[in-house]
Amino acid sequence: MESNSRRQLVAGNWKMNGDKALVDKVQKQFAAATLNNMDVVICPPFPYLGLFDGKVKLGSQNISQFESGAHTGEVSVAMLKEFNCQYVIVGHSERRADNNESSSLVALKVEQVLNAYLTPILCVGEPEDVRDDGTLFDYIAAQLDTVLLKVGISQFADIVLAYEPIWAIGTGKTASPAQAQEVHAFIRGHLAKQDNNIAANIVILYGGSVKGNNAQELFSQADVDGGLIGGASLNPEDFLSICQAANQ
Ligand SMILES: O=C[C@H](O)COP(=O)(O)O
Repeated sequence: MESNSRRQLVAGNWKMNGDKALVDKVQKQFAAATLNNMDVVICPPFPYLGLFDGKVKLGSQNISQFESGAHTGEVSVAMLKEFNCQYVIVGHSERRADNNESSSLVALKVEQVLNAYLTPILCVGEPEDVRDDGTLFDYIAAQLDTVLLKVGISQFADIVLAYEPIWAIGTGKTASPAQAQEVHAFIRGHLAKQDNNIAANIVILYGGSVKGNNAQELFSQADVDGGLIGGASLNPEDFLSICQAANQ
């Protein structure tokens, strides 16, 4: 694999959790922290985006596939930009499940985010039965290929990927560092079939029960470039210790 300039990134996905008090706590915590070797992104629910004061990078948890118009309840990329959002989580397994988001819809959303020059955090990952029946790599490849077909490999230079095995999300059942590394290496190899340089430089996060006590081992794997953190991002002390693990 080619040399790379990847920088570790940790994104906290609050999901439908948190409140104004958590916004204040997180801002205080990160204003006082020195994290020079990595990037931190907080992805709170939409209503809280406007409460952040610019000390941490912001991401949203979803976006409309449409640019604007009569789409009740949707939020556009242009609106996110007004709130200094730089990242957008797309294709999280909870949205794929709760809202029937297909890979084709996910691809449209990725395109929308890229067109606005924001960074999609594109999530892929398998349910437990897929891992058990041995079709894990086909499953992940298919999720990637739908987006590749829509936007093309060159656009992957501006995408962050997140591998989130569904069986590890919110379950306390983390993928082992070796399991995470195996899939991350597969993803990088899959992209390398189309472009070596983009594959070597794309940031691939791991998500699924990352905590302060397992982050360092996961993040030290060769193809793991940080994490997408759910539950632990709701506790500023735990989240900071995960970020410190990425900062090393
Ligand atoms: O987006 C974050 C992931 O779904 C991981 O969630 P978790 O850290 O609560 O397992």
